[in-house]
Amino acid sequence: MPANNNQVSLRLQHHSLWSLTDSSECEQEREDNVTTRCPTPLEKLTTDMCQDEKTIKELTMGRRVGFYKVRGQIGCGNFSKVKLAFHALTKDKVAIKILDKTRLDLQSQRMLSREISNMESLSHANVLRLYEVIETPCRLYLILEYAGGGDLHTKICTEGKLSDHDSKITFAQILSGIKYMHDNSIIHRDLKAENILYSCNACVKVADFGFSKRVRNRNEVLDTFCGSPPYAAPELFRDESYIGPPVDVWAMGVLLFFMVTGTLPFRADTVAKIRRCVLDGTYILPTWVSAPCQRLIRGILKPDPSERCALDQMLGCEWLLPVDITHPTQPTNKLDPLRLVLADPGDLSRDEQEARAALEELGITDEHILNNQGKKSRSPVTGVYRILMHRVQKSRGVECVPSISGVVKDPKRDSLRAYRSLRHTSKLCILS
Ligand SMILES: Nc1ncnc2c1ncn2[C@@H]1O[C@H](COP(=O)(O)OP(=O)(O)OP(=O)(O)O)[C@@H](O)[C@H]1O
Repeated sequence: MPANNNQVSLRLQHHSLWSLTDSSECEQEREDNVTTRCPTPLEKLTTDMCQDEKTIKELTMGRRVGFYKVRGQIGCGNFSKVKLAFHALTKDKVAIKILDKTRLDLQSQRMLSREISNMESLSHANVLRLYEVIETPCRLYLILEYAGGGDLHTKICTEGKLSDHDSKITFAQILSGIKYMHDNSIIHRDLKAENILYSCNACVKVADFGFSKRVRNRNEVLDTFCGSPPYAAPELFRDESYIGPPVDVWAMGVLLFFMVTGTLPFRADTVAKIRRCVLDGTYILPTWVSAPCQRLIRGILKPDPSERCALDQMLGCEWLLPVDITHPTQPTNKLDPLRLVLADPGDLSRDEQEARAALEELGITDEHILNNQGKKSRSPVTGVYRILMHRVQKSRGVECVPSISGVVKDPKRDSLRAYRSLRHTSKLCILS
């Protein structure tokens, strides 16, 4: 396939109204290929998108968006609808968050662009992935990893508190995801049970990056009140400015309390009353919560952010010691398919080589990749690549739910062992 024709086909996918004026080029492209060999899946799809009546109708009716076949609605937010969809080439399930741009004020637009730029830079088993962004004059489509297991809030509200075992497994994964985000300079600022989703295989995903913020350093001072009042740290109510990481840590303490007791530590029927509760800092931990878990919660819910337990300290705490926590992180450059073309083939990882072979099978060539460079997630090539890469990683067990390895015989010694394996050590926090 000549490079310029490929370019035309792929550029077409990101136009809202499918320009049929380009169909002569598609026709030419189809004729060239059909006479010589079988069209690749990509060629077949792009030709259908230009010529096949059914496909064109689906595109016009919104039953197809770019390379995705849209199915039923799975949720809705204040400004969005979320629908289930399938990638027409890879057949993978995805969630499409659809936003009506005309309803977004300046503030929401700013939040959305932060959500996109922060999400597209992250790749971790416990952070919901953004595969692709498609923009039309009126709409924005965020193509997200599908998390079919529901959210933690609904789970607890319908099934009750989690067992100590499930709390450990869930919290360890949230901790792993947040640590990865903080290590990559991103603060979530809206952690709550509603934003913790489960994938179909019970792997935990931190979602909703609308309030997230990229910081220049861990001590950068922030001044926007974000988040949900029951999860908001006292300094958010008290001070005009705050430091990012401890605010996420506090919300994790509220989350942990909610998981193990089924209730929120600071609850009231008005924001003013919640504020009072949080500033008073008093909460009642039921005595049946295990002592190591109580110590962790008390270490996190410290009114003074500088005294609050740090993430590394949580990783080494007694309550989590029996959990095998892995930190499957990906260098962020692996999110860009351009690496497949520009890197020395010997430098490509096994995952990258596998993803590259899968791309080739679909008919996506180096030329396609080069023609889409610089578009980050706003490219159908990046979308396919990220989906394939994620699939390869999952097949390698990257998303295995952590297991509880057994009884901890000597918490003090094992805790030190856990600390030794950490790259960043923090100042000591007394868990009283
Ligand atoms: N990737 C996903 N996989 C499965 N379901 C999802 C996914 N993303 C969102 N949902 C579902 O869709 C609902 C709406 O999500 P969305 O992010 O649009 O809004 P929200 O976070 O609930 O509200 P807000 O408008 O305050 O951001 C969620 O509550 C969740 O149930």
